[in-house]
Amino acid sequence: MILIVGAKGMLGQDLMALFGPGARGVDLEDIDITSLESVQKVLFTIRPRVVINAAAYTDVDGCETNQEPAMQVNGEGVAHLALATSEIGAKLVQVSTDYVFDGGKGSPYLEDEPTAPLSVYGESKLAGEMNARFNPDHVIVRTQWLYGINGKNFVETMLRLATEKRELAVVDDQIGSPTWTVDLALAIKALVEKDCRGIYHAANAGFCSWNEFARAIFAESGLDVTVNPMSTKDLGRPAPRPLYSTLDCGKLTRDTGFQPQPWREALKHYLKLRRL
Ligand SMILES: NC(=O)C1=CN([C@@H]2O[C@H](COP(=O)(O)OP(=O)(O)OC[C@H]3O[C@@H](n4cnc5c(N)ncnc54)[C@H](OP(=O)(O)O)[C@@H]3O)[C@@H](O)[C@H]2O)C=CC1
Ligand SMILES: Cc1cn([C@H]2C[C@H](O)[C@@H](COP(=O)(O)OP(=O)(O)O[C@H]3O[C@@H](C)C(=O)[C@@H](O)[C@H]3O)O2)c(=O)[nH]c1=O
Repeated sequence: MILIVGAKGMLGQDLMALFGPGARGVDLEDIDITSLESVQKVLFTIRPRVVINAAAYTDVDGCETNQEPAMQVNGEGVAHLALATSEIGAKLVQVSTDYVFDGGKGSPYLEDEPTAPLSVYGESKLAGEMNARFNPDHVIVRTQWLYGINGKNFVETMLRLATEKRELAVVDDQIGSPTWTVDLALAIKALVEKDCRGIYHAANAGFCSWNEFARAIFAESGLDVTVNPMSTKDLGRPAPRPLYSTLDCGKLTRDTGFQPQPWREALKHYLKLRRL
């Protein structure tokens, strides 16, 4: 049995759909990962062979003002899952983020390169990575710029804004790889099936800026919206973001044979599915 924690989240729901009857899902109403007692109670009862943690505090700007809850969920919560999974001999799959890097390298990051988070969210997720190691049988899957049918995300924000405005300003100095949660779920399944351990990067192939991504969303949707360039500095959001946080996913493909599709193909597929 595979247990998906955070099963009602954006990624969690796609993981549930992909794993099907082989998986059980729990979310906040069943488990609070900030409590070791709650985690042990659920894991000792279900006794899964693999736990995939898709639960997190994902409001990047909110983390800046809510440091304690962010650290409790993204950091300590993972320690509880790592301890409880090691106690029952289960594997822990921990989902992490490109925001553990500072984005200053200028070329795609490899798994073993030094981390240097800029934001509280990034720091809390890095603490989660460290804590996952309490269970030697762990996989850390770093991903980025997620969108999926069941959550708040950039694609849905852009499509909503397009119903209100004909012109938008979107940052053009942050570069990354927009990633469809379905492709990430497939990567995670491949890692579980091959019983991989350690850190892996998993994102759709290729890269762009948020500004280019917004243009692609409107072009592929046949919407006539002008997307003006803007700098991250001028946008002035509370949390600093890495400027170049593309992830090198070669290790994922070498070890599992799984190659995520190019980001624009994934976007087209997603937009087609959400129209159905
Ligand atoms: N979204 C993105 O762009 C990216 C996300 N990631 C990572 O991917 C993973 C999945 O992200 P995403 O699907 O966007 O997350 P969501 O925010 O959509 O879902 C997270 C889920 O976790 C639940 N949750 C929150 N706190 C707890 C808790 N204490 N105990 C149990 N469950 C809890 C939430 O419940 P509730 O909604 O009720 O609070 C929610 O259902 C996370 O690890 C995230 O850090 C990595 C890179 C990019
Ligand atoms: C809505 C909007 C956003 N933006 C910018 C702000 C931000 O830099 C970028 C994307 O906005 P978001 O709020 O979706 O971005 P953000 O919350 O930073 O997304 C991150 O989430 C966490 C959970 C991760 O782990 C990261 O990989 C990344 O996906 O676009 C504009 O420039 N104009 C706009 O109108």
